[in-house]
Amino acid sequence: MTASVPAIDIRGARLRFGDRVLWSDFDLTVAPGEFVAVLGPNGSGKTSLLRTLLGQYRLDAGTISIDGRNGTDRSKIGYVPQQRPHDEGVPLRGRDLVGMGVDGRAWGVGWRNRKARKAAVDLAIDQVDARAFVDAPLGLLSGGEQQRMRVAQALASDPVVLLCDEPLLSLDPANQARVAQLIDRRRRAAATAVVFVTHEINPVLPYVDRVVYLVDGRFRIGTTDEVMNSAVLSELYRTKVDVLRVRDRLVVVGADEAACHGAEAL
Ligand SMILES: Nc1ncnc2c1ncn2[C@@H]1O[C@H](COP(=O)(O)OP(=O)(O)OP(=O)(O)O)[C@@H](O)[C@H]1O
Repeated sequence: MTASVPAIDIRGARLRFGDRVLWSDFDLTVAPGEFVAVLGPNGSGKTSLLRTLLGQYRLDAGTISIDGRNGTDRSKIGYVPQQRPHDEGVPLRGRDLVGMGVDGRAWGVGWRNRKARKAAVDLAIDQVDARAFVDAPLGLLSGGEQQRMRVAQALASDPVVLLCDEPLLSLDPANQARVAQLIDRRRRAAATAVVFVTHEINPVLPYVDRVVYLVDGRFRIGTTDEVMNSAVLSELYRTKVDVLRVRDRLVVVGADEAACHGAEAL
């Protein structure tokens, strides 16, 4: 049996802005279908990691390959940005947004077959269960519905890798759960690797295979149990941190900054 080609392979990576090194000697291999959560305090470099994968930031050292090929490859990556409301005056419908995701993939080629384009749009819409509101103006949709449209847009290009930058921010718990569930369903159905930046691990806790936790240039990568424990977080934060499991949630106690990073803090 041959091992599958990694969806993402980052080796010996270093990212630096001026004198500030965000991370170095960073190795991360993400398998097809794997769900990786990226956690850490404000400014620890989570978004910069996504931007590097998107090809917007250039590594100072090391390499990245996507789907077995050297370098980043935007055509194989779907990107879900932070939730922010669409302007009510924008005359776009959800279907138009998803269509833009489909056209992005076919850039330079063009959809000769309108039927195939429509099928790709409909498939992405179905993947986020959005038929009921896909023809309404985007500005009139709820935050959760808008975010589902953004997930559909990112999935429309049938990506190998799905990068999500705090897609649950400002959604209520029910919508957080819904969006997280839809992303999980897709990665299972299509073996799409997911890299999911989040301040709050609990909504994705059932789905996370591994955690990347960044703090001030230090990082730890491993399963949730390997990373989200008192010893590891105390070492990363260089202060006493306790991680408790309360029912099916993780609660981080003792690091002031932890209030808004990996889990709820007391
Ligand atoms: N293009 C850039 N030029 C210079 N510094 C940058 C640039 N992009 C990001 N930074 C700096 O790198 C650090 C990490 O930023 P980044 O946005 O990756 O953090 P983050 O962990 O995503 O934070 P947050 O949780 O607040 O979104 C910050 O101090 C930021 O100011």
